[in-house]
Amino acid sequence: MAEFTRLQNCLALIRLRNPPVNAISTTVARGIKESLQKAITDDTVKAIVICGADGIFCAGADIREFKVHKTFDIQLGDIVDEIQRNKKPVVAAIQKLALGGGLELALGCHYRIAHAEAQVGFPEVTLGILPGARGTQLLPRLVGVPAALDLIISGRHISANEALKLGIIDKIVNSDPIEESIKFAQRISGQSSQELQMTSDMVADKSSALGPPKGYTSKATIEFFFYLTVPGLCCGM
Ligand SMILES: CCC/C=C/C(=O)SCCNC(=O)CCNC(=O)[C@H](O)C(C)(C)COP(=O)([O-])OP(=O)([O-])OC[C@H]1O[C@@H](n2cnc3c(N)ncnc32)[C@H](O)[C@@H]1OP(=O)([O-])[O-]
Repeated sequence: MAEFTRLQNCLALIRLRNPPVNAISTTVARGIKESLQKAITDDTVKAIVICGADGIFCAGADIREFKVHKTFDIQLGDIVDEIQRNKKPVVAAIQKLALGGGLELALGCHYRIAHAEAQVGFPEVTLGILPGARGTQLLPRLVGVPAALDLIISGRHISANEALKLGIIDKIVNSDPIEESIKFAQRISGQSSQELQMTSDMVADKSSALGPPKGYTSKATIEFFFYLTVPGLCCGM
């Protein structure tokens, strides 16, 4: 599930809870969606923080459901779109791990604050799939195409430090990233809507060189990854 808490100072906290690694199950996805709706429609909420329970952000889709259905029937991309459409700033507080769909959820947020020992990555390739919830669009916007390709096709986890250098994470902290994210959200929620608009315009300008911000993985990209990841098919290249 995802717990919604209305904090003091005009903030809302959405906490993913699905032991042991807060994986995104159908129930968790529904909880995030409903919590976001509550936060967005409440005029007294000025900023939102998303975090995980028990010291871990999220290890991606719940592979227990994948084993049963052989596919992920979770519309996480719609949730990411909703966060991006929303004018209220959303901060991801990354403790320990943000993998797969968990990283896509964090990339959808406007800011990411991680613990120094956290790790992030896209392990989808190890399950024979690609990030399908906007990760293939959002990651290259932040780190450029070569670095994004490397992370997506290797499936490797990287440290918070490397993620900070690449631009995936905005800030790393040695203290509790949830507390830090709440403080940060409080600070930016005090900014005028004009200042926030200027910041989001600057982000949009920076990423516009990579084309339109939304969309699904193109057929060409899928074919490209397919050739790169299926042994034997690369021979003719
Ligand atoms: C939504 C849109 C589409 C998105 C797709 C994706 O995200 S694809 C990417 C999907 N994500 C992945 O492919 C990540 C795969 N997972 C990993 O790489 C590692 O397990 C780890 C790095 C998360 C933790 O390593 P570690 O050495 O610290 O610990 P450990 O390995 O011993 O695991 C501890 C416990 O956690 C359990 N559990 C773990 N992950 C999941 C999960 N996703 N789900 C459910 N459960 C999960 C694991 O079964 C075990 O349970 P047990 O036996 O105690 O009842």
